[in-house]
Amino acid sequence: MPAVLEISGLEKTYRSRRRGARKALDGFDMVVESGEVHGFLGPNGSGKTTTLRTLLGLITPNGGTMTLLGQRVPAALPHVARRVGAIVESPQFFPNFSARDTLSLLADAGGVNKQRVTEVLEQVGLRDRAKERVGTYSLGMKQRLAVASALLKQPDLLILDEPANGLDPGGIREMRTLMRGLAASGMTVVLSSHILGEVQLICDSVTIISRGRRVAYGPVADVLAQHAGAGVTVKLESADDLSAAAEVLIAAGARVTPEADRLVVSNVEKPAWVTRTLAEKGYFVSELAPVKVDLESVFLELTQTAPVAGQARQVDDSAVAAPAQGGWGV
Ligand SMILES: Nc1ncnc2c1ncn2[C@@H]1O[C@H](COP(=O)(O)OP(=O)(O)OP(=O)(O)O)[C@@H](O)[C@H]1O
Repeated sequence: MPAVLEISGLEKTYRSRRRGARKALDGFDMVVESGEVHGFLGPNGSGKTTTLRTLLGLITPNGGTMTLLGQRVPAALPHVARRVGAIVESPQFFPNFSARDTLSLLADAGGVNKQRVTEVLEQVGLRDRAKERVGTYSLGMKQRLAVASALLKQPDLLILDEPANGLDPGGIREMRTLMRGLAASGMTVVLSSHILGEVQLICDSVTIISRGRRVAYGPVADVLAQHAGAGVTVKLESADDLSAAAEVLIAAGARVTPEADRLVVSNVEKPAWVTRTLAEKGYFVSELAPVKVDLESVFLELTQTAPVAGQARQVDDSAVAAPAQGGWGV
């Protein structure tokens, strides 16, 4: 079966007379298989929205190829659009309309059976508030309405940019149940999110983008497994020595993220190297442990966006990696 979504070598450069050229996508690749919930992750400004907008024909790329549901886009968009539900920008709703009126209007416009309105209101948990004005809705309720609007036509592929934005913990959990339920019914779901713990719980597979390039992809378990053992946490006999020890390790070629009472050290071949390198400079390790790997630590590591004490990271300060081969960027 062909992939539901396939992007190869996508290029996009924004040009403006005032700011010049800015490369948003730099040979980006992405594959989403049928029936998956797929997480699309990347730091601010890494190219997620540009990718999704390009896929939906809202932006013209400078190069690369894209297919949706096995057909080349943008050429085949008129044929596949009916089978793709997407919320890529915060949708604007008429504030004086109720959710039910809003969805009825959209159902009429899209030639969708009115019965679907009741079904999707139930699905996203808005049934009991469906007659109230959208203008009185909370952010999370508007988000649910947006998802309902994308579900109206029972798409095969649902693309959501930050669906959990503005949702409370209960709402996030409900959204998770909804996504899993949709996937179980055969729908493929692609969601971009910054809530990495949530992505780890909800998604079967992920693509991580950094500065317009794919830096990791694959089943979540594989991405985590490939990253296990990539780093160690280091405590010293004297916590006062942490910043000096960090400088020693950085100078020796390690990547170091200081935390309150420890250093997180990566880019080292063996943990013993850390102990030896520090001891040679008179710093003694009191505790050395493998980094507990979760999607957040993988993301921070790969995109190099972990906070550094005393520095305000700028939005374009993320990793530049070569295009990924066999699951990982080099
Ligand atoms: N219309 C535009 N004109 C010029 N540059 C743009 C335009 N839209 C996006 N960019 C730039 O392209 C890069 C990628 O932006 P994009 O919105 O795709 O990132 P993103 O990953 O969706 O970020 P976020 O997580 O903050 O939403 C950024 O540097 C951004 O400033």
